[in-house]
Amino acid sequence: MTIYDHLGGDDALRRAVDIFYTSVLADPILQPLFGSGRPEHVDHLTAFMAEVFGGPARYTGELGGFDHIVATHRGLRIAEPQRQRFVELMISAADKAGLPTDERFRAAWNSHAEFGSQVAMQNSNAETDDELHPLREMPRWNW
Ligand code: HEM
Repeated sequence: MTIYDHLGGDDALRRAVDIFYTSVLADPILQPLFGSGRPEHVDHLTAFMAEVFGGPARYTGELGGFDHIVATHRGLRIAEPQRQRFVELMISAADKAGLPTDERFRAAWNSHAEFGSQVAMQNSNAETDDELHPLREMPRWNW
Protein backbone atom coordinates (compact mmCIF):
# COMPACT_ATOMS: atom_id res chain seq x y z
CA MET A 1 0.00 0.00 0.00
CA THR A 2 1.29 3.48 -0.82
CA ILE A 3 1.79 6.14 1.85
CA TYR A 4 -0.96 8.08 0.04
CA ASP A 5 -3.46 5.26 0.52
CA HIS A 6 -2.34 4.65 4.08
CA LEU A 7 -2.95 8.25 5.12
CA GLY A 8 -6.48 8.17 3.70
CA GLY A 9 -6.12 9.37 0.10
CA ASP A 10 -7.11 12.73 -1.35
CA ASP A 11 -9.75 13.70 1.25
CA ALA A 12 -7.48 13.20 4.24
CA LEU A 13 -4.47 14.81 2.58
CA ARG A 14 -6.50 17.84 1.48
CA ARG A 15 -7.87 18.21 5.03
CA ALA A 16 -4.32 18.27 6.43
CA VAL A 17 -3.05 20.70 3.80
CA ASP A 18 -6.02 22.98 4.38
CA ILE A 19 -5.31 23.09 8.12
CA PHE A 20 -1.61 23.62 7.38
CA TYR A 21 -2.25 26.54 5.02
CA THR A 22 -4.68 28.22 7.42
CA SER A 23 -2.01 28.04 10.12
CA VAL A 24 0.66 29.40 7.73
CA LEU A 25 -1.45 32.45 6.89
CA ALA A 26 -2.02 33.08 10.62
CA ASP A 27 1.66 32.75 11.48
CA PRO A 28 3.66 35.94 12.08
CA ILE A 29 6.93 34.45 10.75
CA LEU A 30 5.49 32.84 7.60
CA GLN A 31 2.59 35.06 6.60
CA PRO A 32 4.83 37.80 5.08
CA LEU A 33 6.09 35.27 2.51
CA PHE A 34 2.58 34.20 1.54
CA GLY A 35 0.77 37.55 1.62
CA SER A 36 -2.98 37.22 1.78
CA GLY A 37 -2.81 33.74 0.27
CA ARG A 38 -3.77 32.20 -3.03
CA PRO A 39 -7.00 30.22 -3.43
CA GLU A 40 -5.33 27.49 -5.46
CA HIS A 41 -2.49 26.85 -3.00
CA VAL A 42 -4.25 24.07 -1.07
CA ASP A 43 -5.13 22.24 -4.28
CA HIS A 44 -1.60 22.54 -5.69
CA LEU A 45 0.14 21.51 -2.50
CA THR A 46 -2.28 18.60 -2.10
CA ALA A 47 -1.55 17.46 -5.67
CA PHE A 48 2.19 17.75 -5.10
CA MET A 49 2.19 15.79 -1.87
CA ALA A 50 -0.20 13.16 -3.26
CA GLU A 51 2.26 12.49 -6.05
CA VAL A 52 5.26 12.35 -3.70
CA PHE A 53 3.46 9.84 -1.48
CA GLY A 54 2.54 7.48 -4.31
CA GLY A 55 -0.86 8.83 -5.40
CA PRO A 56 -1.90 10.21 -8.81
CA ALA A 57 0.73 12.21 -10.73
CA ARG A 58 -1.53 15.24 -11.23
CA TYR A 59 1.11 17.79 -10.23
CA THR A 60 3.40 16.56 -13.01
CA GLY A 61 0.57 15.97 -15.51
CA GLU A 62 -1.47 19.13 -15.03
CA LEU A 63 0.12 21.65 -12.70
CA GLY A 64 3.57 22.31 -14.12
CA GLY A 65 5.58 19.60 -12.41
CA PHE A 66 8.94 19.84 -10.74
CA ASP A 67 10.36 22.70 -12.83
CA HIS A 68 7.37 24.82 -11.88
CA ILE A 69 7.72 24.20 -8.16
CA VAL A 70 11.41 25.16 -8.35
CA ALA A 71 10.54 28.35 -10.24
CA THR A 72 7.80 29.20 -7.71
CA HIS A 73 10.25 29.13 -4.80
CA ARG A 74 13.11 30.97 -6.50
CA GLY A 75 13.72 34.42 -5.11
CA LEU A 76 11.54 33.89 -2.02
CA ARG A 77 14.66 34.02 0.19
CA ILE A 78 13.30 31.66 2.81
CA ALA A 79 15.20 32.03 6.10
CA GLU A 80 15.99 29.16 8.48
CA PRO A 81 13.45 30.22 11.17
CA GLN A 82 10.76 30.26 8.46
CA ARG A 83 11.81 26.83 7.23
CA GLN A 84 11.65 25.46 10.77
CA ARG A 85 8.23 26.95 11.40
CA PHE A 86 6.99 25.46 8.11
CA VAL A 87 8.08 22.00 9.33
CA GLU A 88 6.46 22.51 12.76
CA LEU A 89 3.15 23.53 11.18
CA MET A 90 3.24 20.60 8.77
CA ILE A 91 3.78 18.20 11.68
CA SER A 92 1.00 19.74 13.72
CA ALA A 93 -1.40 19.67 10.72
CA ALA A 94 -1.06 15.88 10.62
CA ASP A 95 -2.26 15.75 14.24
CA LYS A 96 -5.09 18.21 13.77
CA ALA A 97 -6.34 16.48 10.62
CA GLY A 98 -6.38 13.13 12.40
CA LEU A 99 -3.91 11.45 10.04
CA PRO A 100 -2.64 8.04 11.15
CA THR A 101 -0.37 8.14 14.17
CA ASP A 102 1.73 5.05 13.48
CA GLU A 103 5.42 5.72 13.74
CA ARG A 104 6.22 4.56 10.23
CA PHE A 105 3.77 6.98 8.64
CA ARG A 106 4.75 9.90 10.85
CA ALA A 107 8.44 9.32 10.09
CA ALA A 108 7.63 9.53 6.36
CA TRP A 109 5.47 12.65 6.79
CA ASN A 110 8.02 14.42 8.97
CA SER A 111 11.01 13.52 6.82
CA HIS A 112 9.22 14.76 3.71
CA ALA A 113 8.57 18.11 5.41
CA GLU A 114 12.18 18.32 6.57
CA PHE A 115 13.68 17.38 3.20
CA GLY A 116 11.25 19.40 1.07
CA SER A 117 11.75 22.48 3.18
CA GLN A 118 15.54 22.19 2.79
CA VAL A 119 15.16 21.95 -0.99
CA ALA A 120 12.73 24.88 -1.07
CA MET A 121 14.96 27.04 1.12
CA GLN A 122 18.07 26.36 -0.98
CA ASN A 123 16.22 27.02 -4.24
CA SER A 124 14.64 30.15 -2.81
CA ASN A 125 18.09 31.59 -2.11
CA ALA A 126 19.83 30.47 -5.32
CA GLU A 127 21.17 33.40 -7.29
CA THR A 128 22.44 31.24 -10.13
CA ASP A 129 21.31 27.85 -11.47
CA ASP A 130 24.50 26.36 -10.01
CA GLU A 131 23.26 27.21 -6.54
CA LEU A 132 19.99 25.30 -6.94
CA HIS A 133 19.48 22.11 -4.95
CA PRO A 134 20.70 19.16 -7.10
CA LEU A 135 17.27 17.47 -6.99
CA ARG A 136 15.89 17.62 -10.56
CA GLU A 137 12.71 15.58 -10.41
CA MET A 138 9.72 14.92 -8.19
CA PRO A 139 10.87 13.09 -5.08
CA ARG A 140 9.08 9.80 -4.24
CA TRP A 141 8.57 8.66 -0.70
CA ASN A 142 8.30 4.94 -0.07
CA TRP A 143 8.02 2.95 3.09
C1 HEM B 1 7.91 20.22 1.70
C2 HEM B 1 8.23 21.49 1.39
C3 HEM B 1 7.46 22.33 0.40
C4 HEM B 1 6.57 21.95 -0.55
C5 HEM B 1 6.14 20.55 -0.90
C6 HEM B 1 6.07 23.16 -1.18
C7 HEM B 1 5.11 23.20 -2.17
C8 HEM B 1 4.62 24.31 -2.77
C9 HEM B 1 3.65 24.33 -3.84
C10 HEM B 1 3.01 23.09 -4.47
C11 HEM B 1 3.42 25.60 -4.17
C12 HEM B 1 2.43 26.10 -5.22
C13 HEM B 1 3.06 26.14 -6.56
C14 HEM B 1 1.98 26.02 -7.60
O1 HEM B 1 1.12 26.91 -7.66
O2 HEM B 1 1.99 25.03 -8.32
C15 HEM B 1 4.24 26.41 -3.32
C16 HEM B 1 4.28 27.77 -3.34
C17 HEM B 1 4.87 28.51 -2.36
N1 HEM B 1 5.65 28.04 -1.32
FE1 HEM B 1 6.21 26.16 -0.99
N2 HEM B 1 6.65 24.24 -0.60
C18 HEM B 1 7.50 23.77 0.37
C19 HEM B 1 8.28 24.53 1.20
C20 HEM B 1 8.12 25.85 1.37
C21 HEM B 1 8.72 26.61 2.44
C22 HEM B 1 9.66 26.03 3.51
C23 HEM B 1 8.27 27.88 2.29
C24 HEM B 1 8.53 29.06 3.14
C25 HEM B 1 8.88 28.98 4.40
C26 HEM B 1 7.42 27.94 1.10
C27 HEM B 1 6.79 29.04 0.59
C28 HEM B 1 6.01 29.09 -0.54
C29 HEM B 1 5.42 30.30 -1.08
C30 HEM B 1 5.53 31.69 -0.48
C31 HEM B 1 4.74 29.94 -2.24
C32 HEM B 1 4.03 30.90 -3.22
C33 HEM B 1 2.65 31.17 -2.79
C34 HEM B 1 1.67 30.24 -3.41
O3 HEM B 1 1.85 29.74 -4.53
O4 HEM B 1 0.65 30.02 -2.76
N3 HEM B 1 7.34 26.67 0.58
N4 HEM B 1 4.96 25.60 -2.48
